[in-house]
Amino acid sequence: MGKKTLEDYDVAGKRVLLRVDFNVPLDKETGAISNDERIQAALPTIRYLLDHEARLIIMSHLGRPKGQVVDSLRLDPVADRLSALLGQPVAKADDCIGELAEKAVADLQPGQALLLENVRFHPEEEKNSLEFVKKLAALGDIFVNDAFGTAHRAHASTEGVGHFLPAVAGYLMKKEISALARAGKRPVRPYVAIIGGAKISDKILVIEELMKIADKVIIGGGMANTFLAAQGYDMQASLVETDKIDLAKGLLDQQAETGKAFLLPTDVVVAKSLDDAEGTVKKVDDLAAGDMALDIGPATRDLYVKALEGAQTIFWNGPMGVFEKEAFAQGTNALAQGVADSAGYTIIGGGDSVAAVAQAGLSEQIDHISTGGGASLVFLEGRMLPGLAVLEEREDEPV
Ligand SMILES: Nc1ncnc2c1ncn2[C@@H]1O[C@H](COP(=O)(O)OP(=O)(O)O)[C@@H](O)[C@H]1O
Ligand SMILES: O=C(OP(=O)(O)O)[C@H](O)COP(=O)(O)O
Repeated sequence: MGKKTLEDYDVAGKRVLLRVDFNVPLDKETGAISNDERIQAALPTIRYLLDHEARLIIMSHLGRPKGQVVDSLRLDPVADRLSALLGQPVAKADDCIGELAEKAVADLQPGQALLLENVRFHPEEEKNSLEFVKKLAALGDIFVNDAFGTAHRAHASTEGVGHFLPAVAGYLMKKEISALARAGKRPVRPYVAIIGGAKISDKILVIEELMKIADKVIIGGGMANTFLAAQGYDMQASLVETDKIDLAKGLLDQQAETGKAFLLPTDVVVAKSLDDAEGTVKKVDDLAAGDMALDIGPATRDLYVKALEGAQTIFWNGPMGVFEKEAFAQGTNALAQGVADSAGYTIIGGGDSVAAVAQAGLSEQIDHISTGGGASLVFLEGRMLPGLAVLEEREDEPV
């Protein structure tokens, strides 16, 4: 007998606890949702559950509030956007556990949806602590996990609750896994991986694995700054994770031994402030006090786009610069165009990366737009995703 799917459950009238990844990019100035693709991606599962008369309780995180209530990271705007997309009201509870959540759940009728408050307002979420898991699980009768983008986190709402309720994958989770499996164990070669963005400590370890799997690794964005610092360049005021410099040095040594193509910027676009209307192009050995490297430079752009030629598989996570600002978006846009033009199988993953490609108007030309950056990296390495592993265990059990 195969794994169970959503259709194997009778959800009518049941409290379905659905974990999604509504960690959408927010406009740095206004705080408004700047890209809602992560919400749209979860709609098939949400619509299915509502059409089948579930009492739908939705959980998500937004940003990294570090276990505290942060008003700018409340989920009210997300509930409004979901409501507009669904064409029906979506209730919002101001907490994800306790009286506020319980009352909102009790008021929920079949076919209605409720969004709980940001689960990361409680430090217990990321600790996956048992008491918190039990409180979340007590709100539902069935757990559905559609949060592919957060499946690499063993948190209470992504993994913990799966041990206490019948648990099954949603449609987005299934779709992501089957699309990514194509680039997984046996990618068609040459395979080029592009890594950028700002989540350096999260993703730098993954690069070691990528250096084994991919034929070429291209590094940009904030990630590149740490490697450039490891090469001895003074990156001045740029985003650099100093405690990861040694690790970066180790990776560069490894790369020197293997000779694997590993591309770092030779020039960057710098500015003293994010609000500078335009940046200045500098060689990486030429940064002055106060300079922040906020994009790859034109020579690097050309080098990177050329490096994509002939690729049969391309995976990209993490923008090449602060693409949210026009002055620092050219590197990301050029790479987006290069990936879009490729005849190979192309995957772009991550909340901001997906937003960047949408901003460049190129989403249609990408084979798979993944809602997960870190999650797809972990998956492509062949490592276990905790949010998926718990489902696989439970999907073998009788309904
Ligand atoms: N050179 C840089 N300096 C500072 N921030 C950067 C730089 N390059 C990219 N970023 C930022 O990285 C963020 C996205 O990183 P990340 O979350 O890792 O990507 P994703 O969401 O696609 O996984 C963006 O907000 C972007 O502004
Ligand atoms: O945005 C996310 O990851 P991504 O930036 O790697 O795509 C997910 O929502 C996970 O968020 P986290 O990296 O704060 O755990």
